[in-house]
Amino acid sequence: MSFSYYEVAQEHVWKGGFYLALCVYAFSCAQSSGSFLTWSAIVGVFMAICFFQELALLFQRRHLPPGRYGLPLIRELLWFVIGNKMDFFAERKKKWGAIFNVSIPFTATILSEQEDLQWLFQMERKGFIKISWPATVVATLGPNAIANVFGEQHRRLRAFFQPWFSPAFVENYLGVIDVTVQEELKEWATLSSSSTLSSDVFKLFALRLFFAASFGKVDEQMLITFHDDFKTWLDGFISITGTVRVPGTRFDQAMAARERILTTIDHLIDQFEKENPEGSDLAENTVLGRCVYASGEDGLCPDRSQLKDGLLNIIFAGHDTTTGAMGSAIYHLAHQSVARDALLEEINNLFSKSTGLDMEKLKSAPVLNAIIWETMRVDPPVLAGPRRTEQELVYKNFRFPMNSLIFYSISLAATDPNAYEHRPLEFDFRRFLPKDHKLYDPTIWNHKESRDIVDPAQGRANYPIFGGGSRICLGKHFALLELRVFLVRLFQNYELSVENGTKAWLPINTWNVNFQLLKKTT
Ligand code: HEM
Repeated sequence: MSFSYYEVAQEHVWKGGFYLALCVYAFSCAQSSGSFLTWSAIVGVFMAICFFQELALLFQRRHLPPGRYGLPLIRELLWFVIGNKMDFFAERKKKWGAIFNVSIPFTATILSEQEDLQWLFQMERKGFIKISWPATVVATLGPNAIANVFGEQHRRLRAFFQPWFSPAFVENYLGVIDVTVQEELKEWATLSSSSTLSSDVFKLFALRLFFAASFGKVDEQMLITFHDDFKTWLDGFISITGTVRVPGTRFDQAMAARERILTTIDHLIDQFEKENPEGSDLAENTVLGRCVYASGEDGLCPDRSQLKDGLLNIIFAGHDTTTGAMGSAIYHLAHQSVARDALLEEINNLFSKSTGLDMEKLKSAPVLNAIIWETMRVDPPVLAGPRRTEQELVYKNFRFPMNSLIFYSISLAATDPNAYEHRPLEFDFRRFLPKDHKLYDPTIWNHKESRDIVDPAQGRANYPIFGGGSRICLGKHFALLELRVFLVRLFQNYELSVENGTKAWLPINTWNVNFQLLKKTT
């Protein structure tokens, strides 16, 4: 019997004993009152159910991952809701080890270390584990969304979209992203002169960037309507009516917004086709141009409804994530003067204000990239990935019955002290500097090789910010391009002052900041 099981068993023995005692007491009260149709009898029956449940759990959990079960009905929900979400998981990891169960109130297993994530990604490739979104998310994303399809259909859909987000192809978006970023910053600086901006502006900005890269231009009126619909659509992800469309509920409104969004996308595709024939510049160099005119494997292309669901999924996946990363980056840079000064020096040395940006320099700028990697390591925009077992699996002596819910924890893996020995929870961009950089500090890595093992650019499971395996982020290179251009143009041309920052854990992990931009005079 392992230590973990002993701890788990203790919980059920204590609680079982307590429920049994209450059950006996409640029935004896009912008996002395001479009637079994009393409140004490009802409590007695409830306590008997709780007792038998504890007894069953005592045996069932023999080979399940350890963890607390909490109170009847609500389980650990209370602790999860009132406390700091990250501490909730970190404390349980400390107590139970790298693989543990939480009950909030549904029970899920958390995998938190590199090798466990690797195992999960392998099982997913073999089809033993599948992505598992709540039913409301499945419905709002749509039946043909990349995140909703599996196996061969998923592989084909990804294969179709992937080329337009490949490292080589995203270079085509550099020009339009650069222009859009510069115009946006100019606008923010004008607005900043009269009031402080909240990082909410990043949301519209992230959409604008995507539309600019997708269509080569942005229709402002359409963008604002789209942004409002998009917000209503996102709100439907969490709804008390589930997937039942009760008029006026969040889910109902979200589905109505989804229909409007798909109509808009339909209209945009028609218009794009009319204005940009095959072979034209925008047909060749935009996401939409490639999607509309390209063919997938064996000449097969997604039909219009697959294309629309695919695009909506891509917009969704890249929206709050990019927004979150921008908010967290400016928060950390406002508080880390060494990082900020090093970034300024690097930008001044590498990039000119008056010419376009060079992709190779953006990709290899050591401080810029170290800051981006470290920002997302301490504040991963996506905290975890949900999965479900398709069959019973056994891993590290733990049994995962069929249909078990598993989350691979990006935040715990990215702050795992085994991989990140030096102050794993703190922001220190020097961690990711190349060894020959003047600010590189060898004491950050206990072993000489550790820096090579943890290489964010490789996207290994020790830096799982963009997920891993067959569902690794499709837009990783696009997101990195956006972040690099944003930070270079911001610090090159403006003084940034961040007034305060509040941490938002869910649904997306970010720092919400209030900030002002002041145009540099030199
Ligand atoms: C900093 C920004 C971003 C982060 C941190 C991020 C992170 C992630 C993560 C962790 C996953 C895997 C989810 C899972 O395993 O369940 C994922 C999937 C995905 N991402 Fe991103 N993402 C970012 C930006 C983007 C952008 C800009 C796009 C599109 C332009 C995008 C498109 C996608 C898509 C389509 C998927 C689903 C892939 C599939 O299911 O096969 N992401 N992303």
